[in-house]
Amino acid sequence: METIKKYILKYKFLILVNVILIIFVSALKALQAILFKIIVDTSVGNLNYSISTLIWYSVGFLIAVFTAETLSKAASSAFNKKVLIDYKQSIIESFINSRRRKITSSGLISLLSNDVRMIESNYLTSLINIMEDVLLFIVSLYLILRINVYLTIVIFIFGWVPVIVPQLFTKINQELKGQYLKKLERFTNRIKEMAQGFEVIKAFNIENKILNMTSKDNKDAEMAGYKSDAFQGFQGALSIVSGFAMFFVNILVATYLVLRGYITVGSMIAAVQLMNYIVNPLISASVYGTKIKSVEKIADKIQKEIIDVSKEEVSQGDKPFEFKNSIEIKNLTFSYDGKRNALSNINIKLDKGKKYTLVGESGCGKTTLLRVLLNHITDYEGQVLIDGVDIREFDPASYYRKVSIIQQNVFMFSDTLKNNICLYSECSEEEINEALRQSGLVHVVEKLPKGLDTIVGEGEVELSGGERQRIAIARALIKKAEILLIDEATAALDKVTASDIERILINLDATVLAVTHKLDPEILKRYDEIFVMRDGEIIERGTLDELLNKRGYLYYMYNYGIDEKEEMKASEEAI
Ligand SMILES: Nc1ncnc2c1ncn2[C@@H]1O[C@H](COP(=O)(O)OP(=O)(O)OP(=O)(O)O)[C@@H](O)[C@H]1O
Repeated sequence: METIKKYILKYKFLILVNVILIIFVSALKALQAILFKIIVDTSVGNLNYSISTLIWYSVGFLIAVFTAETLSKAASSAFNKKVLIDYKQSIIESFINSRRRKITSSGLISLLSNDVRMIESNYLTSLINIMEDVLLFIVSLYLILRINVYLTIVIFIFGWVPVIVPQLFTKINQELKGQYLKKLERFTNRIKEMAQGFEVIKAFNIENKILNMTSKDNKDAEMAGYKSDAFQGFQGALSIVSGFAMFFVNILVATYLVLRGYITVGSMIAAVQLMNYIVNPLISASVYGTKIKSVEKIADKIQKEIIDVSKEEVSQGDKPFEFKNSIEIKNLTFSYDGKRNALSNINIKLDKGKKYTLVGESGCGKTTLLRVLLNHITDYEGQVLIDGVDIREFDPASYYRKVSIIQQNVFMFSDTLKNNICLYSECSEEEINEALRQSGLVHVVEKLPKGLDTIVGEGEVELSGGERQRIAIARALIKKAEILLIDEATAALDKVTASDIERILINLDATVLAVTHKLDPEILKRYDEIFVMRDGEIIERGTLDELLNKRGYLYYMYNYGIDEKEEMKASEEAI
């Protein structure tokens, strides 16, 4: 709740404007009761106002109510708008500033739409309504006290009944709402998956299975929503019935007081009206209380999982990045879950400008090692030193200016090819042309209808896997990356394209550490050193010839292939 509270307090002036307008609205509502009293008492001869005066009073009252209500709603909407813009922005900033992605894309979308909307309707609006209710309560209580003390005491005693009764069910209500949100998130995730996996679904003919799962999640979410709404309805009905019960008790007492001549008929009508303003806030206080509590859970989750995490991570190094000689990984051990090591006692040295490759079976820790070098994982044992400086000490902005990663899936923004290559940084025409030439993109650009200004990305001009890889290379070239990390970049490409891309990568003027799954000798022999990984450890190292002559694990993987069965056999024989 910390962040949302911070933004609420940021707009003190708007809060003040809201309070002033709410005071007007509340005073006017209470004034309506007094106006009733005057009109009724005039009608029965207790007061002496002319009809034209009463009409003027009424018209004046209506104009005042209209103005105050309109301004008050506009002020509360303005307050909500300001707080929500800041809050959403802080979530987006925390997400983008995290080292590691802690939330799925659909989780983030659901959070910024469903959860934030819930915070608006259940928290911010409730706060404004509570303020209005409290003021109305105070003014009405004062007026009703002036009408009759005994009546006030009775209202006070019985007024609590409709407040206490629904409170008994608050916990169940919260639980049902929590379940609803969970199921809604699952449904949103499923829809996202369905859209993203469209081709896989078609290719494997699993439309019906996916439809069944989606339909189940849809029904589950709506069912959970229905249960939550129905229970809230039950809770609301209880409030209403207990409110009515209390109303009858009070009106009977008021009637008794009129009959005994303690109050006028006009005062009784005013008292009935004021009674609502005293009891309704008591009832809605519990409803707002429930709403606010249900939101606290959501806001705390957002705080803990996104905002606080990125704040902790922001405390990073501040040294400007420099790389002259070598990267040394010393006794590196890391575990994701604290139980099984994804990396165990890794010791390697990468000299500037040389090309290295990591090979090993699936799940042996290759990507994890790249994540460490990317500074995305920092909570490991051991050290990664660049010219003797721990990489965690470098200022991240300065570090990422010189380090680049190329992955199998190259993400494309729905924007021009130029912006996709320069990634929204300034880059000169010469730089772009040179990058296009080196990455083999010149012909690709020539083929596009508007050249570099062609919009590419999902739903636009779609590029092939190889073309995307070339764009990733062009990005690294524009950036003049000194360290290039490559994670199975060519795994999905045909042999000719893969070999061409690998050739470009190997000739780049950067220190390259490339993960590869393919044991293609034509590719492997180009690297200065091959690191062979198994179960998080580096078990062999050397050039391709050295490793093949050694007849160790790589030799066996190479001869038996790297598919699962063969892999098992190879590894057993190698030991
Ligand atoms: N975010 C994560 N949380 C928990 N465990 C993880 C996470 N990422 C990877 N792992 C585990 O760590 C181990 C090493 O994974 P890693 O992705 O580094 O392997 P890899 O060699 O790159 O595999 P592949 O070739 O299939 O990409 C695996 O057992 C994997 O299940």
